[in-house]
Amino acid sequence: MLLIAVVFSVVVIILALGFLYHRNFSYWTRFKSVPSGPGRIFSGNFFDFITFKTNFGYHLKTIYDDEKFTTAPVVGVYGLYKPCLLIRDLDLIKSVLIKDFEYFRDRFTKLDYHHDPLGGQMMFFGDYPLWKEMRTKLTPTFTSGKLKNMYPLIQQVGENMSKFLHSQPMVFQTELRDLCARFTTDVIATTVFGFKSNSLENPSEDFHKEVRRLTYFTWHRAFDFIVVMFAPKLQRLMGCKILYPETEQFLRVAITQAIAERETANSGGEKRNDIIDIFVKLKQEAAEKGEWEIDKFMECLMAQAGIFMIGGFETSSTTMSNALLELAKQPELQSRLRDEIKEAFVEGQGVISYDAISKMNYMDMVIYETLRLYPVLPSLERRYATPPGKPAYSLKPYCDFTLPEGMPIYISPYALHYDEKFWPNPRKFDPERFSLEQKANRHPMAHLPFGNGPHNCIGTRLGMIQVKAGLSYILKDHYVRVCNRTEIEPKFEAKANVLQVKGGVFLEIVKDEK
Ligand code: HEM
Repeated sequence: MLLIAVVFSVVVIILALGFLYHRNFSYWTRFKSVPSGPGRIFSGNFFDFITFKTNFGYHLKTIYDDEKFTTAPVVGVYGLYKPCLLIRDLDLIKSVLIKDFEYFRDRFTKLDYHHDPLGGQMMFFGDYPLWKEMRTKLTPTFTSGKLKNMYPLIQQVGENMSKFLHSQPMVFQTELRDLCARFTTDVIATTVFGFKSNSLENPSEDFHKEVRRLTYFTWHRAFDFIVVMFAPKLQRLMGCKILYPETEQFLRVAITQAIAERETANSGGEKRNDIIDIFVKLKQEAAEKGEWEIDKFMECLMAQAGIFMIGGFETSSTTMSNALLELAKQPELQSRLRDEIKEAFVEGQGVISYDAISKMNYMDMVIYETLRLYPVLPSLERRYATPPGKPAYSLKPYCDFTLPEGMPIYISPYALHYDEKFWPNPRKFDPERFSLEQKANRHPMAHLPFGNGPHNCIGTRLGMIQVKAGLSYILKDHYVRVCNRTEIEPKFEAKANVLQVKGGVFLEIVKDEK
């Protein structure tokens, strides 16, 4: 009798799982106007990603590039178990990111505030209305005027870079991703955390170690990322966190101390013009208005410092080293850029001013083209939600489909940046694509290295300035060339969250005696 009951139960469970599997993975076949591929149990369309054969961005690109979908405005995909939508059409992308933002206000990736208080409040992961409040309070931090005031701090790190390179042999081989990461670490330390670090001279400094920790791969962390990306509701149950406990502790101590010290210094009229000064002002305003409990507000500021640390260091250093790789491969482009740099230094009598750096046209073209070929954040995502009192969002005239509540929406800058329709000969590094004429003839959504719309990268200007300053100080008296360790056609790291050249960028740095 017991045996029959066990067999019966097993059969019922198998049938129920089979039914759920069939119902879930036949979702898109019910909507004939949305093309899709079959999903696989447990991984949906992302088997290679969750088994670390490819990174998520690359995987999304292969779906975008699939010849079955070349004329499709949208493609139905399955993220692990959940139906999601990949948007291919540029006008529809514009609607999602900008025009109809009220329907796509949050990212799908989410961190639970109660379980992960710092991660959950970071602007990147926080939901409306917390996101809106933080975004509004912190947007003025990154205006051109504020960055101009902050620029001397970046210049100082540039001078350290120059000194460091001059202390090296006339010709030396090095891994550029690491060198550039040491530069951006020091920029973030001085602009966001309010203290000077010199990781160029001393790579074992505590701040550098803390920042590098964010890039370590561990299976535990990789698993956590998969949960928060695809099944955020399970985060609490699974105990997933985005920050290492050491990083969280570091942020709590560093920001509390920096604000306390600055409050004392500011009372004597001293200003440093960095983000800590802005945090001090925001804290004062919060206390005056009484809208926040101060301890809670402080925690929220720590969270924003954390996302500035994550967002500000690796994105920019990777972009710098990728630009140097492409410039080493095409010395004539490097010469043109170096002429522009040298002219700016001559104009500034040995220093490069904020105004001069802002005006460097060819530098802009080189960086935009680098970010086209190497979009550090290769995918963008949003979650659909119908605003109160509004009808559900129909994708007509693109296709006959109305978005269901909570559907994840993906956009693939990586795929768009390599689409021949917008970029002839897409694998070629050609900064001319960003000349005024060529830019004017292109759809703005074809190039999305900083995302777009109200959720775009808040640090775009700071990112651009630090990349420009870094390249200027490296190429001022030196040039780079390929060497026997250079990977000319690099592959991307499968395990990294950002798009990163596998194995690093090895180049030869040569002192220019001309
Ligand atoms: C080359 C440098 C950088 C690149 C390529 C980059 C790229 C991006 C991208 C693609 C997004 C997502 C945008 C979207 O979903 O539409 C983003 C968001 C963000 N980035 Fe950056 N970033 C860079 C530098 C920085 C810097 C320097 C900071 C701060 C110090 C920063 C802070 C942030 C934050 C806080 C967000 C979330 C914004 C929001 O959701 O409102 N980023 N970044």
